Amino acid sequence: MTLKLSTQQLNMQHWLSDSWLRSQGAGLSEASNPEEMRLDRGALEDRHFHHKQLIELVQKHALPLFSQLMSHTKSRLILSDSEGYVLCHWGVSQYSDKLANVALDVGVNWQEQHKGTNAIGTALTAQQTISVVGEQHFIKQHRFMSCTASPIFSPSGELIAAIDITTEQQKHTQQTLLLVSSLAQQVETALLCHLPHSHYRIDLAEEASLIHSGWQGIVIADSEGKILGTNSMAKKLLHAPSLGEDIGRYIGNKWSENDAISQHRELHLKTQAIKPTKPQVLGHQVAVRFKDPKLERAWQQANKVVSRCIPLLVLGETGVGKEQFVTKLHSQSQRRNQSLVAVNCAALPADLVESELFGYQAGAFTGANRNGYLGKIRQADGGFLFLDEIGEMPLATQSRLLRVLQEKEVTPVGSNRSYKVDIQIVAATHTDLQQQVDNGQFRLDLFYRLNGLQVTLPPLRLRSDIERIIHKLHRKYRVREQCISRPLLEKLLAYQWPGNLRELDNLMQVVCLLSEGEAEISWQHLPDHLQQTLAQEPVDLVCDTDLEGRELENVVNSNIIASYAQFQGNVTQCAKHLGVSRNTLYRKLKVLGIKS
Ligand SMILES: Nc1ncnc2c1ncn2[C@@H]1O[C@H](COP(=O)(O)OP(=O)(O)OP(=O)(O)O)[C@@H](O)[C@H]1O
Repeated sequence: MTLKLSTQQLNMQHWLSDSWLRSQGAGLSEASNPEEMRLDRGALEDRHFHHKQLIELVQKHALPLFSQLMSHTKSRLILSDSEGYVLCHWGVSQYSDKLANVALDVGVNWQEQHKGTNAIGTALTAQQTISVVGEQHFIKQHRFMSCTASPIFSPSGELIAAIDITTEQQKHTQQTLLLVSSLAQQVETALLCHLPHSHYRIDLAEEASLIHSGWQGIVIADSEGKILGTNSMAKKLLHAPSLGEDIGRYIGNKWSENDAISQHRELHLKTQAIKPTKPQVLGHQVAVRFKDPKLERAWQQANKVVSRCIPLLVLGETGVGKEQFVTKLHSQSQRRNQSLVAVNCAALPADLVESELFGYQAGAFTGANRNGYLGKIRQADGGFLFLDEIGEMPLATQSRLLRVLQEKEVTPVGSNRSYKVDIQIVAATHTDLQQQVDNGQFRLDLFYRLNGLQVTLPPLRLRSDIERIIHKLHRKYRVREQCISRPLLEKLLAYQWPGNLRELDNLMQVVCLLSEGEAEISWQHLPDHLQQTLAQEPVDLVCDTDLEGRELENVVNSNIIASYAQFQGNVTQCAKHLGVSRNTLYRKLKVLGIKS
């Protein structure tokens, strides 16, 4: 498709003309109000829950300044997540009604591909602070407003949100741009100060007068002075310091001595002790979140044991959502402000398992990092250690893990010192661990240690809310309003779903893409291989003793080998193509002798 540029576009700045081109490329037209992508209540609640800390920090660190400077104007402060969904807005309510007319409203998606050039969507795409004033909006109906938005990055540099000021006045000056950048910066600093284990905040600047300016460098360190995080100015001033390093290496050893401004070479420093953030204690009864009674029961029980630090074992077929279940559990637990460290026991190379888990001393072995490595268990101190695919752990490592669980301390490889740890252990597997114990592949004592409580997540085919999930995943991927034809829905409900939620998720993604622009998805939108799969009578996938079973296995194996070759050994791409998890693929490749 060739796109014609108007004279107006030719005179535009680059970022703006690029954005208009993207808007046209997405099939939008200036004259018509685009259809909106709006989250339903449940999905919006999930996003609010996920971004609870961010929303609280915006209210505490950005809203007061916005209110003070802008409360007399018709303006709104808007927070969106990294996918462009509006999470919250604050400000003059009368103006809010007007914005609601163009769907600048909570739960609506403002990414460029849905709304054309606009500050939120364009700032998220360009990853920089951007003002889109009146006529610069791609869609005509949006041109009554002027907006400035800035992206917000997490302490690890990941794009997590955008903050925006929208006004009715047709002028956004350099000051508005500075204000919004500074609001984003305040929120990023607050996120930095809330890092788990943060104990000291050290402000740095080349001029003493800049120490409190809002543009100073900031380093967050733990109680031993190890660097946990820095803002971008500190990265610049200290020439990209490494996380985990002693801060004294960069600013001398006097940094923690007093709270007056001191000096180290050209830098002025000020250290403050940060009060550790207390995890909020949740009530005993955790709100019902799952419609399926078996899943809901598993959820309620799991919540109870993790509040008491009892080990939890999560069982269930591949793709039933064990990992997501554990992530939700962590985010609702008393340990949610501390890390959730996941270890995929199936993907760890056998000879590195121990150093990955227990860490190693500096210079412990050839090829090791010269500074040593903390190891996953100590990284999880205070939080959750999630041992995924625990059934794949080598026997030798099992005995060392058992020691950690019993004594609650870790001895790094090559060291004779041990370190106390406080971790919530959650392990997951799709295998029958009891069977593995009986076969001598899994230690009985470790099984008992991990098995404080066992919960089993039901397979998709047995869930009472399967229809709701089908619609939910359809909504996740459809681009416009669209429904599922009854005959197709019947097929989806009758299918066995051996790959569970992962298989359904992949299917919906493909079908939504192939049916873009259609009001209804039906059988004909399914690619051939999916039509064949869904048309099949349910097959008993565990009948490996009879001929039919072996033939089926041979077909599956050749398919895996061919796909692995097609994706040149890229496990992630290959697993996606086959509709199985990376863990399952790793396991299969091991069995086939393709991967060690
Ligand atoms: N509650 C849910 N709603 C919708 N989709 C989900 C849900 N939970 C998981 N999924 C989808 O299923 C996929 C698999 O989820 P997850 O990795 O948690 O499963 P798993 O049981 O840990 O799988 P495996 O045992 O193969 O590692 C996810 O990538 C997601 O697309």
